[in-house]
Amino acid sequence: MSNSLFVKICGLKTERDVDTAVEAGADAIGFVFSASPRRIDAATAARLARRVPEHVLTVGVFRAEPLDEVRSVAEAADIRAVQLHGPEDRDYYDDLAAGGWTLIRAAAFGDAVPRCGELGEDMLLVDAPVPGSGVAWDWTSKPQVGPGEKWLLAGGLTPDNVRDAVDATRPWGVDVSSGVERSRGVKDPALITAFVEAARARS
Ligand SMILES: O=C(O)c1ccccc1NCC(=O)[C@H](O)[C@H](O)COP(=O)(O)O
Repeated sequence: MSNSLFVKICGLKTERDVDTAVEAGADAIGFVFSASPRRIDAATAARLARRVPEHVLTVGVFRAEPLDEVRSVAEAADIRAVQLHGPEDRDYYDDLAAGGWTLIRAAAFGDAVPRCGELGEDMLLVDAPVPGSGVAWDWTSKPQVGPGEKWLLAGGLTPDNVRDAVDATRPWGVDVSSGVERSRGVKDPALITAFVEAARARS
């Protein structure tokens, strides 16, 4: 991982898009295993993950799946991190932490954004209410995330708005899916590259 802003590109489904994200300098890539136009199966993710160098984090994205299912998909896909969008509790997080996965907790922006680490998570993703929708929340209202916390800004980011969003909120990292797609579920390599560059551009 680089020392600059952490950048995660989510919802990758093809070798071309994985290679593009890695070459562009992404720190993490996400594979979606829940209902979504971006959903892939564990075998496909395992094949894609084999292309990813050690310094890039492979993340499995889940929404309110049973713990056994998450564990077995994450093992089969050979991914290193798990991102959770459901109402999972501390025991659920503890179980996955014991399995060695890096944990990303997703929370919708709102009045009660949790503190990073409350459930043992390594990173907090502050997202729009509907994940993967491409809809932005009001970044100018700044979420109540403590300084120095490992939190990722997500929700409606694009190559055109990511720099302003970072300047407004000063997150530890950013995450994008819809904003690097040419149509829903279909990534655009040029947008992936443009997003990583824009996210890290000096303001
Ligand atoms: O991407 C999805 O379809 C999805 C489905 C179910 C749970 C999570 C999902 N995505 C999670 C992500 O990490 C997205 O990158 C994040 O929500 C930002 O999405 P977008 O607003 O489209 O950039």
